[in-house]
Amino acid sequence: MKKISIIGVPMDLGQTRRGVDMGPSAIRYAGVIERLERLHYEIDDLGDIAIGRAERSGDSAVHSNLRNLKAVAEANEKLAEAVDEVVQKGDFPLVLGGDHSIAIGTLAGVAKHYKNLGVIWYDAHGDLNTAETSPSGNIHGMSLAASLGLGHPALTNIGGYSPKVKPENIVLIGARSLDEGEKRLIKEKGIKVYTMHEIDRLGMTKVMEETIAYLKERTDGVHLSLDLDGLDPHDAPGVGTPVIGGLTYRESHLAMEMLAEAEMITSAEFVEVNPILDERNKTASVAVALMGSLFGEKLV
Ligand SMILES: NC(=[NH2+])NCCC[C@H](N)C(=O)O
Ligand SMILES: [Mn+2]
Ligand SMILES: [Mn+2]
Repeated sequence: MKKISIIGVPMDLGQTRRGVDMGPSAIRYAGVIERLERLHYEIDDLGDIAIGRAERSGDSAVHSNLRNLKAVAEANEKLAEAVDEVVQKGDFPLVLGGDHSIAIGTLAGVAKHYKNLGVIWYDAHGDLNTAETSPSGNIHGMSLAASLGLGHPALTNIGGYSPKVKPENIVLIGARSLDEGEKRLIKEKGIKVYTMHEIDRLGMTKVMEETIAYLKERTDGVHLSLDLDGLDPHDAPGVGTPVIGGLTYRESHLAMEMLAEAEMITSAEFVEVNPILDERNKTASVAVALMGSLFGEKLV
């Protein structure tokens, strides 16, 4: 059985709410290692990536609508190297966030090992903004765009190559808060999206069956990027940008179980867990429970 290498990324510079840098600790405290060991995986906890300091206000990056660009880019370079090494060894990289800007580094480390990496972006948001379209200047809302090669070169060129993923190899699940520029990009690039509307109409079973079939025929590996705000804030309150009307705990477990059954996920990250905004570490615990299902836990 494959070894799972855990990498923590205590990143909070891709957005402005304090506390999401404690996500990796909260997830470890919620028992991620024990949970996966029970499934007979060997776990290698590689610790946390060092994150630099935030820029002082007045910095030019703030005015270019890319908050903390330098520190975010540097941390992602380090993360990309760490993830690259894990994949090279033949182990499974499991990245714990931290805000969603870290997907840039994770994908940079993973994608070079595949011709056609698939990406499942489980999220209330598209994270498809660039500095030009971003309403906030927060890089956690730009990570998927950067991985498509769109945006500032300091972000698109992490790992020394671009793009990391092709638009037709991406599936968005759970979207319900998309900015105008993101909607335009989705149409222009033909990115597959299951918004909450489609999930309500089809049901999660059908959505996952379609997603799995779609990615199976065109990809040679699939990265799961799971933003806890994809879930409804009732089930995952500890996130910085909650959006009501989200995926339930049950739907999310079903999705993870179907991915486990399909044996198609080759790397994963769980991001945006913010213990300061959480209720008794509920969101971190939900993340760990979902990881259990993703790695093959069964009820009976
Ligand atoms: N990873 C996230 N939680 N992203 C939220 C992004 C929110 C908004 N679309 C923005 O670009 O600012
Ligand atoms: Mn989100
Ligand atoms: Mn996100």
